[in-house]
Amino acid sequence: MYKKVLLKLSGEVLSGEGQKGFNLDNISYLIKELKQILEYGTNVGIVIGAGNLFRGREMSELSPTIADQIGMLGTVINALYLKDIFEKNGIRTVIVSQVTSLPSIRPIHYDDINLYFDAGYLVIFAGGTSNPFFTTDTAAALRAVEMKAEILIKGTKVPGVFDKDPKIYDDAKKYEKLTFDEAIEKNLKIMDTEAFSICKRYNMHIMVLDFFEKGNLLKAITGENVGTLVVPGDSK
Ligand SMILES: Nc1ncnc2c1ncn2[C@@H]1O[C@H](COP(=O)(O)OP(=O)(O)O)[C@@H](O)[C@H]1O
Ligand SMILES: O=c1ccn([C@@H]2O[C@H](COP(=O)(O)OP(=O)(O)O)[C@@H](O)[C@H]2O)c(=O)[nH]1
Repeated sequence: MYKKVLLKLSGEVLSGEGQKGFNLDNISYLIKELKQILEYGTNVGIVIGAGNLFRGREMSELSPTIADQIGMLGTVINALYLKDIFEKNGIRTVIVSQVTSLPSIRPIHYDDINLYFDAGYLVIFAGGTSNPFFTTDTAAALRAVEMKAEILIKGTKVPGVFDKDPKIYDDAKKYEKLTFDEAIEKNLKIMDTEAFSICKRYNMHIMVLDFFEKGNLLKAITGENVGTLVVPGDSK
């Protein structure tokens, strides 16, 4: 049973696959899945993406640095949206970020993160890494290490890590387990190399799972490998 986890959610978890904006059915599904693990007393940090609003790489008319800043602000919008909806559903939530000083957002202070968890809050880390040229996967790796999570869970729209993109190749094969070195060497694009190497350096295990499969999150928290585990050393 994991007691402290960092959950990385793609922005599309809020909109539905391939959609933009916010879909209330998706959000109420997210709340139900989250409540199941919060009931166990698990401390949850969330890094939210912004694929439902803006992805830097999709705005090719803009300079990458500007497009990425817009993308990072998208994660702040998602965090504010989630905080309010979570609280209306009884989930006490704090947003921390280094990229804005809005009234509902607190700066990241390491000393405070555990205080929030001890007081029963869910913590949303908004604003990515606060640097252009990165993604929220890399932010998730950093925040997982910073909050001393036991595992980084990446909730996405495919059921794990495959030998090639399963959305493109029908014959893609899923890994039950693989090492960070294998993921980096094989250039498996489910997460950035930067995210894998941070996790490798700090021994932060990753579980990649299909967030749209009901009950997966709870099973993951109880230690069941419902997707793919990415770990250091020998994957056998
Ligand atoms: N080797 C791979 N294994 C699994 N998924 C992969 C792989 N390579 C690319 N992908 C793609 O990565 C996507 C998951 O990444 P995610 O960060 O959740 O979404 P996005 O980057 O589209 O916002 C999946 O939709 C899948 O199509
Ligand atoms: O540290 C970061 C994190 C995110 N982004 C920008 O924010 C966008 C949204 O993040 P991401 O693509 O990771 O969202 P997801 O695909 O997970 O929804 C990215 O495309 C980047 O443009 C960035 O510049 N630096």
